[in-house]
Amino acid sequence: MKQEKIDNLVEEAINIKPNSYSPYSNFRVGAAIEMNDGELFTGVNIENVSFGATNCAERSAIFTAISQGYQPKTIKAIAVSGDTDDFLPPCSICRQVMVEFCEPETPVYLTRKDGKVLETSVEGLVPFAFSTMDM
Ligand SMILES: O=c1ccn([C@H]2C[C@H](O)[C@@H](CO)O2)c(=O)[nH]1
Ligand SMILES: [Zn+2]
Repeated sequence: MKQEKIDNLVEEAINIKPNSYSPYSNFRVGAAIEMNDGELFTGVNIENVSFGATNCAERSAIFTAISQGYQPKTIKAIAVSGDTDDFLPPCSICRQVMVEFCEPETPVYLTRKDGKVLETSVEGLVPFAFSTMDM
């Protein structure tokens, strides 16, 4: 993906982060996804006093896109932003959701608080994934 597009997606993930509802962990996360048609969606982590009801930023963004009518495999790229010293790794639940809705080669950009960006992919995050192909 073009550097300018990556920078923009990362910026969207950073800018949405203040909307995080995370009173229990105080750990704010923002995510942004670009669709194949250029549309952007963002998401934040949304916690709950019943902790298991928490939704991560990545899933919030993906589920928003799907709720708007996008089909699986129409996501072009994902960016995730936390305020972490190291690159923030998406949790395994989000990784499995990425497997469902992205292509294996869909790029995932992970950021850390010094502003550096690491590019990986859905396949990089989930090797040997269980997917619809296995059903
Ligand atoms: O990649 C990640 C990792 C964690 N969280 C959220 C879940 C919870 O609200 C908080 C602490 O785990 O951060 C995300 O949104 N994305
Ligand atoms: Zn997650």
